[in-house]
Amino acid sequence: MPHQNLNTYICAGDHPDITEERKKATFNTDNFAATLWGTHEKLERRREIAKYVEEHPELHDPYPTEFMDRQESLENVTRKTLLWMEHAENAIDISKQEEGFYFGTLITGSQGHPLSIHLIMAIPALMNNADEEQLDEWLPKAINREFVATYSQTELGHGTNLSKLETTATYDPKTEEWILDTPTVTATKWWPGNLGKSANYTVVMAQLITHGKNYGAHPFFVQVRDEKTHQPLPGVILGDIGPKFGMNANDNGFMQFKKFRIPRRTMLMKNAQVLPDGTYKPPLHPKLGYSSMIFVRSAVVGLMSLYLGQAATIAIRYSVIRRQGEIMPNAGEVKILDYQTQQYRLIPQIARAAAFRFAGIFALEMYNTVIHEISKGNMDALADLHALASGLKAVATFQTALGIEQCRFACGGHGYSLASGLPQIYSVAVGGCTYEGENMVLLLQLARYLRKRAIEIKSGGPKEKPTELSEYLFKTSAKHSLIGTNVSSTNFEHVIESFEHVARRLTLFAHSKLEKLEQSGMEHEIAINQTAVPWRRASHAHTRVALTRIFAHAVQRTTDIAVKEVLQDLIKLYIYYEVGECAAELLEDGFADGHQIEFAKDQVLEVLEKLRPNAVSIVDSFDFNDRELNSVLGRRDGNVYENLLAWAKSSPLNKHDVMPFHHKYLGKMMEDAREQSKM
Ligand SMILES: CCCCC/C=C\C/C=C\C/C=C\C/C=C\C/C=C\C=C\C(=O)SCCNC(=O)CCNC(=O)[C@H](O)C(C)(C)COP(=O)(O)OP(=O)(O)OC[C@H]1O[C@@H](n2cnc3c(N)ncnc32)[C@H](O)[C@@H]1OP(=O)(O)O
Ligand SMILES: Cc1cc2nc3c(=O)[nH]c(=O)nc-3n(C[C@H](O)[C@H](O)[C@H](O)COP(=O)(O)OP(=O)(O)OC[C@H]3O[C@@H](n4cnc5c(N)ncnc54)[C@H](O)[C@@H]3O)c2cc1C
Repeated sequence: MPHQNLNTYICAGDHPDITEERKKATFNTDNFAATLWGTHEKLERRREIAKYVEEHPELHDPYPTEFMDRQESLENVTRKTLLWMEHAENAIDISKQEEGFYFGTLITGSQGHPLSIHLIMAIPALMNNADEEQLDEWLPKAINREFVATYSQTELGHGTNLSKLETTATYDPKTEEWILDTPTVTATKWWPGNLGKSANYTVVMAQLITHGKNYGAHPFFVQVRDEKTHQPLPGVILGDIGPKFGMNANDNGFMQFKKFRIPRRTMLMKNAQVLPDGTYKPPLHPKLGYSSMIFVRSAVVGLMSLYLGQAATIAIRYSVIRRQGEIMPNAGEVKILDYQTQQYRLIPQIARAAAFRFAGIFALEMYNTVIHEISKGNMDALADLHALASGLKAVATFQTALGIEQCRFACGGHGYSLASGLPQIYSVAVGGCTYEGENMVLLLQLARYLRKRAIEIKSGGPKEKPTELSEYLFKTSAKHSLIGTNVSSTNFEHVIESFEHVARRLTLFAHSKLEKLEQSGMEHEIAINQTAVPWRRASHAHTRVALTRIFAHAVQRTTDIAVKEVLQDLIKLYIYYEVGECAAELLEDGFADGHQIEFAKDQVLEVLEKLRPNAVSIVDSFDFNDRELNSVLGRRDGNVYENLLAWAKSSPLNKHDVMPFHHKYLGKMMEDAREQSKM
């Protein structure tokens, strides 16, 4: 097997078709990349880190991971994870999270690694839930990787409904211990990343029972394997849950406790406490224990921008070297990106990736601000953060999954091959629709927030100063949408105001439906369920407003004129494409008319044509390198065909011209048939 990354097989200079595209750019790709990644310095650091990885072959895969079985994958990624940590001091500034994340991604790839949940969830969960003494004891060890931890919440029988988790932690004041127990099969912990084989410690969410009373799910920090032998401790049963749709380099696990005793102070006591005599002290806010979930939900929005941006990069680069069919008879085969349908499929994905990039930054900044306020005892903004992170996570993951599939379809047959990298990106990204709060459930959480705003609107106004992204709910709309009446290529305020109208109307509509059901005598909870679909629509509409407002602010702040122009084209595409997405909702109360929807559709086609010459340069500006993309179709140099052939030749099946079992089955079948026909 060649000791090469699959993207570096054959490099014979850039494909002329892709070079031709790059020459058409109306802006400087480095300036655009710096806008997306923060600053020129940050961009330069990315490139230095990528160069470092290229120059160290021990950080590469011995052969394409697509050809590895699961055990090989786990071993390969575990080996590389250790090297990631060893090389970190030389390659990156370890105090900068984004450098660590990028360096790790370049080395470990996208399918998970043994420290995934340790870094993403276990450390944030300790930081949000451990008291100072506990933090002093565990955090340095966690950062130093003296143990590998994970986050065990979901069970076989319950994931969403945390109140019905079945794992129990019963306090025994005589020994000052907790007794962890898995009372039923459905109480088995199921899914925690890295729990199967890699982790030896875990945060466990369990029903806290003291003096016979159940106080609900609380976090505990539990050692589950021996630190020397790595065997599961007596009283703990552990295993891997088996292959999944994606992320198969991650050992998602299962776990059962058999009356397993742990010390009182393994309960994470920053928020709630249990005293030695078993007295329970409640937290300042009942949902403080859920903050690490909000962290990941916020981070996932930015992560989706990466996945969608990568898929769009692959599909757009491929679409300018792939020639298929003619537009003008006998004028020669065209690049498939010249088809309007191909542009309509692909270029909106770039616009969405940009929107999620800015929303991801916004969500994490808001998370940090709110957590800082909480540390000072101010819980006011927790509900706003939970609502926004829930909506953004749900919409970004869903649209990313759909968008990546569009990119894959748009690559025709080659998109179906793992050599394209697209199935791998899809299988990882689509997991985001489920993990960290199933999307529909999160939209319904946002709906709870909108319901409260609806009640406030009905009773005259907000109880407290609304957030920047929810104050529109308290305003009144114009009588008719202004879409198409105030045409300016840079100001979309009138379109965003139309989205605000839709979100406000759908919120009030769901609320009035709910009220009517309740007035007819229906119980509140039943009426909530009977109005869940309208509430989901309202949540989606509210999130659309947030995404467009955040995107518009980011474009306004851009200083490079040429980059700003492209961003204005992208936001125009994003916004008018969204008009198409919510056309029914704009039309159904007569707020907009058919001409306005038609106008928006024309704007989409017009701006697609304008963006077409810049398409390759825009995806180049995402600055993904070939190692990250892991795609033969998305190679920066465009040399796709010879490398597809080289990739196929490196398949283990092609080690043999004749399969060792050939003569036992097919060979014998044909020989027998030939013999028989002679008789
Ligand atoms: C080197 C450094 C690395 C850095 C890394 C950087 C980036 C990494 C980026 C991304 C991650 C990458 C990859 C991820 C890969 C793989 C996945 C990894 C991990 C996955 C982990 C998990 O999935 S963990 C399990 C997650 N599980 C869930 O999310 C369960 C979902 N369920 C719930 O959240 C809740 O049960 C519920 C919200 C659905 C309902 O809860 P319940 O208690 O029943 O509440 P109610 O509905 O009754 O509501 C009560 C009130 O509480 C409010 N509320 C609910 N949740 C919260 C919250 N989190 N915060 C604040 N408030 C909350 C709710 O609004 C109600 O309020 P009101 O009564 O006022 O309306
Ligand atoms: C790749 C991956 C990694 C994961 N990693 C971890 C991990 O590290 N740690 C961990 O603890 N867990 C992890 N999970 C589990 C994950 O958090 C849960 O799968 C998720 O929270 C959804 O819960 P569930 O599977 O019970 O789905 P369910 O809640 O059973 O959902 C099934 C369906 O029911 C619907 N539904 C459920 N409740 C409601 C409701 N109240 N109203 C309306 N509809 C509802 C949902 O919308 C969905 O359509 C992971 C999952 C995946 C896929």
